[in-house]
Amino acid sequence: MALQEKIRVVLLACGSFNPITNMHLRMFELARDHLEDTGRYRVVKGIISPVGDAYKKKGLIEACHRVEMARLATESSSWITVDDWESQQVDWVETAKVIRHHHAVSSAEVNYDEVDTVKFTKKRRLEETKGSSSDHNRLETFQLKLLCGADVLESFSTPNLWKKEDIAEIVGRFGLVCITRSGCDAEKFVYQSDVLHKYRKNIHIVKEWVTNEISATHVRRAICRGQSVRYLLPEPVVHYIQDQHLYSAESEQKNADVILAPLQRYGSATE
Ligand SMILES: Nc1ncnc2c1ncn2[C@@H]1O[C@H](COP(=O)(O)OP(=O)(O)OP(=O)(O)O)[C@@H](O)[C@H]1O
Ligand SMILES: NC(=O)c1ccc[n+]([C@@H]2O[C@H](COP(=O)(O)O)[C@@H](O)[C@H]2O)c1
Ligand SMILES: [Zn+2]
Repeated sequence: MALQEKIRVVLLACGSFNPITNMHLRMFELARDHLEDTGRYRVVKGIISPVGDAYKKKGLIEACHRVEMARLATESSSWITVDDWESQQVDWVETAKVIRHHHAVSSAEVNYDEVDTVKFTKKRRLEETKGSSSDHNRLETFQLKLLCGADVLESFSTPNLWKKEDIAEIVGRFGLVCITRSGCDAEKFVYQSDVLHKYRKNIHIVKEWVTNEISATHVRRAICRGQSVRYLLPEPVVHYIQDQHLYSAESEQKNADVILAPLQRYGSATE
């Protein structure tokens, strides 16, 4: 008989968060509902990891501000957190490496902090000794999954942006939760990719029925034009942007003549 205990899941979202929007926070809520609805998972934590300045995306303001805005945005959440490890690295860090880092940190937390996990681990050992479990997945106590929008999934096919082995590791070893975004057909994209199709059981596509077009690009544009962004962003983030005078025509020109870090790294490699 298979064990019935749920798999604990930590969701990790990597991105610019320039600035964090209500939609970024909604992604976590949508993903948690979807995973928990399956009856197989319990989502215990969400982590927002703003990318470092070395990513060199056009218009990317300093990580200290993006991290602070994410902190303000998540103050009201009991389970979504912000982690600045990635943003503090001098060089841009591949997402697979960021996932490995958080997998190591979170598995230590989940395994040592929670009493019922200890009980479960003991029970699992007992079941294993008895040789009674046939369902391999049910033996996992903890998983860390990458949470992203469908545009990031579709960016997997952009030349020189992602290493093939990183994609295979992300979907094969960890797993992906992908929120649909208008203009993207995530299901079709998975179907058309051999590696994604191979690991399709590790890819959860979450349909957002209340379609929401909020994007950080739209928010920055509105701010630059002096328009209101209230109710698109958490209120403390709106105030922080006003107080710190963030986002202007000038900041939008940051990195305008620089190549995005992954394109620089993989594009220059001779294969
Ligand atoms: N409206 C949305 N629907 C689904 N996913 C979203 C949405 N907005 C952002 N995301 C996801 O949030 C993560 C972080 O994205 P990012 O920081 O690039 O935000 P963004 O709004 O897409 O910003 P930008 O416009 O600067 O690209 C990515 O995985 C992205 O796909
Ligand atoms: N090869 C890679 O690991 C790779 C390539 C492109 C983007 N990314 C990540 O995806 C996220 C994309 O963010 P944006 O959608 O804001 O560009 C960032 O966290 C970035 O570091 C990773
Ligand atoms: Zn984006």
